[in-house]
Amino acid sequence: MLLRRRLLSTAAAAARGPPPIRVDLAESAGRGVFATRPVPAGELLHSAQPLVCHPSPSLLHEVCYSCLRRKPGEGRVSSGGYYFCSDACREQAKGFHDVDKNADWSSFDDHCSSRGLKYPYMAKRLACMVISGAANADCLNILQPARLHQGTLIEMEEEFELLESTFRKAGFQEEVTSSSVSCDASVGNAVYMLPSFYNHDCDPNTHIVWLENVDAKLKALRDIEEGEELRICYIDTSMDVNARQKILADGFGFECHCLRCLSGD
Ligand SMILES: C[S@@+](CC[C@H](N)C(=O)[O-])C[C@H]1O[C@@H](n2cnc3c(N)ncnc32)[C@H](O)[C@@H]1O
Repeated sequence: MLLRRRLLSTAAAAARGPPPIRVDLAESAGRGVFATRPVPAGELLHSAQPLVCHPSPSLLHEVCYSCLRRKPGEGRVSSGGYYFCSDACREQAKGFHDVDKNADWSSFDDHCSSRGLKYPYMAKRLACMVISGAANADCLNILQPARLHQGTLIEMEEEFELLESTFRKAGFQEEVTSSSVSCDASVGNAVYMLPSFYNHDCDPNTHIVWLENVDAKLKALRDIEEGEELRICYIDTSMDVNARQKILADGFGFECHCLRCLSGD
């Protein structure tokens, strides 16, 4: 059933042709994503599956360990207490779930929950995937920080040491490197490849939606012209200009010069 649905959606995507986007250099923001034809408001530009994801720690029993789909009314619970929405998701996660289950995460969990941290869980998931052989060690490079606030870097170092010591105590010898970068979702966190090329704008023309599970859908928020850069908003758009600038500088390492910020809105 799952395979049939996947084949049908692949066939539908092939019939639609390639997504109407290209990655190119953006003016003073590194690389960015641009429309290759006019895109009407509401059009689905493309979907993206994550490289790594993790449920919010408080929702581990409510959200699929593999694909972050919410548990409908009654769900199946694995022996470790985690929820899997299907046998396919359970099978897919088997190797790294076994690694995860074999370590004592209490210090790591206490540290993250006392500080409200979610992102270290993705470093943990990726490390479990590398140890189990589900991912190549090179993948850890995707979690390298860009230009982050010094305080954030020091905190990340601390969490990384905690991650390493947890694996060491569990008898895993593998070396892992540090974390960060992701997009927020109410049920968990994930890192994507293509969506990570989208630059930020406080008045974006594109947004990311999650409908059933962790698969991200990039949609046009308004009519977009051919050649126009597609930009999403990394943060809560309802904040005032000073709060937005502070979060973007501290958390993402850049000063926003979008039209909305320049107008002082
Ligand atoms: C998710 S990545 C976007 C892709 C990135 N431009 C690249 O070349 O890989 C986020 C980074 O892009 C840059 N960026 C995104 N939006 C920006 C903006 N509005 N102004 C300046 N830099 C921006 C910042 O360096 C930010 O940390």
